[in-house]
Amino acid sequence: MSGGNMKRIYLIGFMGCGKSAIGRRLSFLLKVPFYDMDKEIVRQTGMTIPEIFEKFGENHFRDLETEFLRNFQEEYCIISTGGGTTMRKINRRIMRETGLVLFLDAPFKEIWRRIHKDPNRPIVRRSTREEIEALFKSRYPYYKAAAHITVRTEFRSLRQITQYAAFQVIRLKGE
Ligand SMILES: Nc1ncnc2c1ncn2[C@@H]1O[C@H](COP(=O)(O)OP(=O)(O)O)[C@@H](O)[C@H]1O
Ligand SMILES: O=C(O)C1=C[C@@H](OP(=O)(O)O)[C@@H](O)[C@H](O)C1
Ligand SMILES: [Mg+2]
Repeated sequence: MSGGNMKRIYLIGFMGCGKSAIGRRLSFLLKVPFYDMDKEIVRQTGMTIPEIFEKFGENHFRDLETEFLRNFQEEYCIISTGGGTTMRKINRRIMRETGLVLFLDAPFKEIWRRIHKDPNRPIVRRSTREEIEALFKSRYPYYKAAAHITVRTEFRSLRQITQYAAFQVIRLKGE
């Protein structure tokens, strides 16, 4: 496998694609520690994600994401990113240089079903379905380009996706 070292595993993709849920399960299966970037930011700031967006704005939240990636020290771990993390070039670079990047590719219809009622995602709260679909389409190429591996998740259970992701990780590390 060319480029980067393979110590960390980053899960990327749109809101609701399963990054947090798969990350936790993959961590059990591979026996490496799990970190959810959103949860780490909530813990470090003592504020919820909607509160950070309301009080300091989205740009500040983006800075906190980059700060997390720059400062995080743990070598062997699984990190679930937020849906917007992959949009910054510096974040893509850090992820690819420090680990293996897995894109969880889910269809928009399914994603919308999962996220549209969730009050903890401020971007969903303030937008229409059409706006979120446009965001999904605009972000898609960035996920594809940043990923070492794309995992198609449609019609697969969390358990099946976790097993498939683990298999791909082990295969690539062995190359
Ligand atoms: N393949 C799947 N099958 C069933 N439920 C899923 C699947 N992927 C994600 N979910 C569920 O969808 C919701 C959103 O997933 P989550 O892991 O929070 O997404 P993300 O962290 O990418 O925003 C959670 O309730 C999760 O359990
Ligand atoms: O897509 C985004 O811009 C965001 C995704 C969220 O994470 P999930 O992808 O885990 O929902 C969270 O970081 C924040 O609400 C912003
Ligand atoms: Mg998440």
